[in-house]
Amino acid sequence: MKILLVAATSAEISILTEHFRLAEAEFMQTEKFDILVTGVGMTATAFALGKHLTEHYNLVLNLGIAGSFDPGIPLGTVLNVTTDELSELGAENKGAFLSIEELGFGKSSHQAHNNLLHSDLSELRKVKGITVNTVHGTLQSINEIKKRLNPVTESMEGAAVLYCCEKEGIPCLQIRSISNYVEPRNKDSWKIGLAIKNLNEWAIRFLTNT
Ligand SMILES: O=C(O)c1cccc(C(=O)CC[C@H]2O[C@@H](n3cnc4c(=O)[nH]cnc43)[C@H](O)[C@@H]2O)c1
Repeated sequence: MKILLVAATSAEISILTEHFRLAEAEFMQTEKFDILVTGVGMTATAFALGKHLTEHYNLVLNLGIAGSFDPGIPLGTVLNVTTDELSELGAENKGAFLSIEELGFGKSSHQAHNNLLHSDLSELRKVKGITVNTVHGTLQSINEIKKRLNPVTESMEGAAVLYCCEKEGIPCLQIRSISNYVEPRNKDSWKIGLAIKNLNEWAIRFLTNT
């Protein structure tokens, strides 16, 4: 099984690259897995995957940190984001939002298709995420998106990875560790170090056991 591991920033997978003694680069190759560091956001992610995603890979593993809409999920929790929605793709219509489905131009919701029965996966809660260009940071926009889509996580790349994998028919897994709650912006309360540590420990186990 050859895996393409995809992350937005090298910082999010730094413990893993150190563990496997890899010299940091945008694209790293090993016998069992390759690593692609795309840059933050959907455009950078789709561009990088457009260049590197081939049938050569049996699985794409998207790793990253994320925000949680659910205050009951402890920071540092690692989650399996199985459904991810391009929540901003659509049109405003007199105070309401029309999705890309309603406009008749495609679909906004994407699935992480795979048939993995891996023991390291069974411990993770499966959740629904949204992917955004603008991180939610006001009570009004947070309440609106909760009411419209009721997501658990928010990232800036997830749905783009799932979209590319769906298009190429390549199995996919999105694993995210919660670094912060989606709330009026307060970066001081983010626990990025804890989220990266837990994410990387999970990924090292998964890559070692696969
Ligand atoms: O400040 C740092 O030390 C630092 C280290 C590593 C990564 C970061 C990032 O800010 C990564 C951006 C990355 O994080 C995802 N993310 C995290 N929380 C949220 C959120 O609440 N809403 C949307 N995206 C979030 C996102 O996928 C970015 O790619 C900083």
